[in-house]
Amino acid sequence: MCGIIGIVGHNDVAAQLYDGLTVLQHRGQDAAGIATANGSRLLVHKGNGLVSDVFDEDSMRLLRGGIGIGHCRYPTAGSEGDDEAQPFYVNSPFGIALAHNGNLINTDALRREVFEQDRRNVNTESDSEVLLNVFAHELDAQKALTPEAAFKAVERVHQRCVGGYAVVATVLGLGLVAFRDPNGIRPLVLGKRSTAAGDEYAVASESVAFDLLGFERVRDVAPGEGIVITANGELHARPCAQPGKHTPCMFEYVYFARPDSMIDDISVHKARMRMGQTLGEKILRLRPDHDIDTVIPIPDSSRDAALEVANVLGVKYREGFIKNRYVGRTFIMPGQGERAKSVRRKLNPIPLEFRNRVVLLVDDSIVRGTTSRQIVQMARDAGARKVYLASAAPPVRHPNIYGIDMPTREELIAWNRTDEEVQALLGCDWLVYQDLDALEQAVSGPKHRLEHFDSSCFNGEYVTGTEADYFEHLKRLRSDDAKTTRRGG
Ligand SMILES: O=P(O)(O)OC[C@H]1O[C@H](OP(=O)(O)OP(=O)(O)O)[C@H](O)[C@@H]1O
Ligand SMILES: NC(=O)CC[C@H](N)C(=O)O
Ligand SMILES: [Mg+2]
Repeated sequence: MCGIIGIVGHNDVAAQLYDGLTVLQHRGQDAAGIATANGSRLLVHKGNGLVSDVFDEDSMRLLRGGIGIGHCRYPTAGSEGDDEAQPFYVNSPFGIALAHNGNLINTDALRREVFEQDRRNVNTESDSEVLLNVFAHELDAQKALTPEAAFKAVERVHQRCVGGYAVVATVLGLGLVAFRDPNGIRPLVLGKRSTAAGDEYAVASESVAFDLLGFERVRDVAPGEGIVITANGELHARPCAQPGKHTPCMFEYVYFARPDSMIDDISVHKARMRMGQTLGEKILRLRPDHDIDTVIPIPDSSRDAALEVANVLGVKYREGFIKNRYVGRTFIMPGQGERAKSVRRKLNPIPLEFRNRVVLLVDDSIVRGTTSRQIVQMARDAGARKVYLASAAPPVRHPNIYGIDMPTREELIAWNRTDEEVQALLGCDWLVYQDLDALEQAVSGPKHRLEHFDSSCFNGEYVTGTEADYFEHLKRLRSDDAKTTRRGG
């Protein structure tokens, strides 16, 4: 899951893009980049690492211009090489830089089309570079360089590209273009700021980026919608696809997004609290006479849910694991070796919260089981009498193909296993998962804001459909073994 941001301002925007990316860092820790438009020049700086590693004073000084985009990357396609860091750039037509959050599932066919029909070269294995070339070709096919021409090009992108995508691009001579896939799988939100010089606009993966920069959240970009903000600050917007089923990614609410973000008009924080409430109610239904002494969250992303579980159960909530703030998120690290090592480096128990107690550990989700396996053992080593584990999401049994790098079933601990078998593998005394209905209701909330979700990693239903051999193909390209081989390991 990557983070994207675009700003059209009256002064240089690079420093604000940098700040915005630092608040979107949780969406991608592998690479970062910024592109700005300055007169007739597109300036790009990008590389591997955290936002703070990639940019220094010199690189920031070069990024002049009042229109710009930024990206932080968590790879789901191609390699982890710095040539696949984003934004990508093409010099024809006009000069376009583009940043993409998501994953295309027809990349191979598109790559062939782009070469054979559009006669364009894609120089990396990245699906995002393919997407940029499709957009560039379709913009080139228009007669003029106007917002309407950009919308027509976006319409064609929607017709040709299949998958999850939220995109920001700068087009020299036009301004900023942004669009979201017809099912709205990936999030994208529009913000506005009034200044003495006039209105300024921004688009970003999550509204939290606006809080920091003083933009007001105007609304979510609608599924299939195109947005153009011209260099002089005019906003144009129109639907660019037939209305489809709106299915935002459930995993954003479960794990990815920051709790202080609003996605599709739903507070992530509140959604997670409701997840905790329904999970707590399920635990009470299954074990009305439970013997739980303490609820302990697995920081960070389970905290909101765990607190509500404790409230519903009427037991103490204790921060029993302390997180090393200098270790990043483990789930989005590229290799299993690194992920496994990081859990212990990241989390350390406070023994007095475990000794002789029956503890209920709460995590937001159990994906590969990397985290849960280790924390259950850590809780036992710290002296817990019994260790129960609750997941605020249902078992993850299917690959994600729209922008989260869980491409192979075999790497998922719950695939082809019953809950009892997973419990045995994790080594806990009881394992309880949230039900999918309850999760969807919890996110949708009392106002039933959303009817459908992309819950494919839980139920195996893919809104775009998939080619027959797609999952085998994905496994060959992106399993942990394939990645290790590619890195020469
Ligand atoms: O079953 P797994 O494959 O381990 O994946 C799921 C875990 O990874 C995440 O934590 P992460 O450290 O990535 O992020 P966080 O610090 O935001 O909770 C998530 O909260 C789970 O704890
Ligand atoms: N997680 C994402 O959004 C990834 C974007 C793109 N597919 C890449 O691999 O760079
Ligand atoms: Mg976690």
